Amino acid sequence: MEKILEIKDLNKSFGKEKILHDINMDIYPNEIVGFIGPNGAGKSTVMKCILSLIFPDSGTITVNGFDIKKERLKALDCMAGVIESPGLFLDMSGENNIKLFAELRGIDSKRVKEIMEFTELGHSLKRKAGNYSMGMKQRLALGIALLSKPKLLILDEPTNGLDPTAVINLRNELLELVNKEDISILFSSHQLEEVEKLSDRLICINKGRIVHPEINASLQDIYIIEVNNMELAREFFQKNNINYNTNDSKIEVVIDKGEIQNLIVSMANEGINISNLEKKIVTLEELYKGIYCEVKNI
Ligand SMILES: Nc1ncnc2c1ncn2[C@@H]1O[C@H](COP(=O)(O)OP(=O)(O)OP(=O)(O)O)[C@@H](O)[C@H]1O
Repeated sequence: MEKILEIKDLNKSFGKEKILHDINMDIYPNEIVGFIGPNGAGKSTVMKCILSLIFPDSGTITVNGFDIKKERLKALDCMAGVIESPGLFLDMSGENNIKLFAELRGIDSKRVKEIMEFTELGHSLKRKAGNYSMGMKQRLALGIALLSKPKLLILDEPTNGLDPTAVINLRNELLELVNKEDISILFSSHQLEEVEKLSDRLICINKGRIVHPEINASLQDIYIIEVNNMELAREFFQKNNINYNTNDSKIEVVIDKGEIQNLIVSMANEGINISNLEKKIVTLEELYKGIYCEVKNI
């Protein structure tokens, strides 16, 4: 399948400290991917490497088929990002910020008008960007990032400092963008509720390494099962390589979505009767705790 972003074996050190260890990740067309991990895990460093703001020590990054080292300008043409605080000219009006970036990137006036409308800043576009609220600056920066119709949008903590209404608006805009502008988005956030609402998929990082959750919430379900014969059930799960955990008389099993009927029938064929069956709702917070186990003690 076509990939919008492909990172292979990316390594990065700052001085003697190794920050990123063999990072591999892919992003596909029209995906919104949430990038999560504790403070200092390496999210911004990965994003800066993708955007060519810093250079990796080894590994490759390909954007829309272009290697960022070998075909740098073509790769840069396909992506845009807002990293940390929006990089705006604060003494200039919002409108002039948009026009300046458009001129630097050779963007036509039709797109400039589209982006001015996209920001929904209205008359405020005439005001100095330095006097904008955090949410207004974010909208302006996002608009500027979109000027060149990127295939890949990189957003580092885009909801940081936004009030709940601005967060909801931004979420709706990003969801709309994916369809309207045929874009893929990689965004980092510590607001798990937001990540849950916005992402199609998650990539998790810890101490500079990509980590994989025990369950892939988009492909698998957890069921809690009570059975008449625990020993037989254990044997059955082991024999069939099914991921399970027992707790008193209950068993937690991780199975692929849509497989529960088959499981019930197979267990019945082995003489194991299920007296109670419950689907466990796994929240992102629970997944996060499972991955970054240090937080369990907080
Ligand atoms: N320019 C730099 N020089 C030295 N160390 C750096 C530099 N930039 C980042 N680091 C270190 O790299 C590690 C990863 O930082 P990074 O900003 O990528 O983490 P993060 O996951 O984005 O964290 P947060 O969620 O707190 O923003 C941290 O230990 C940080 O101190």
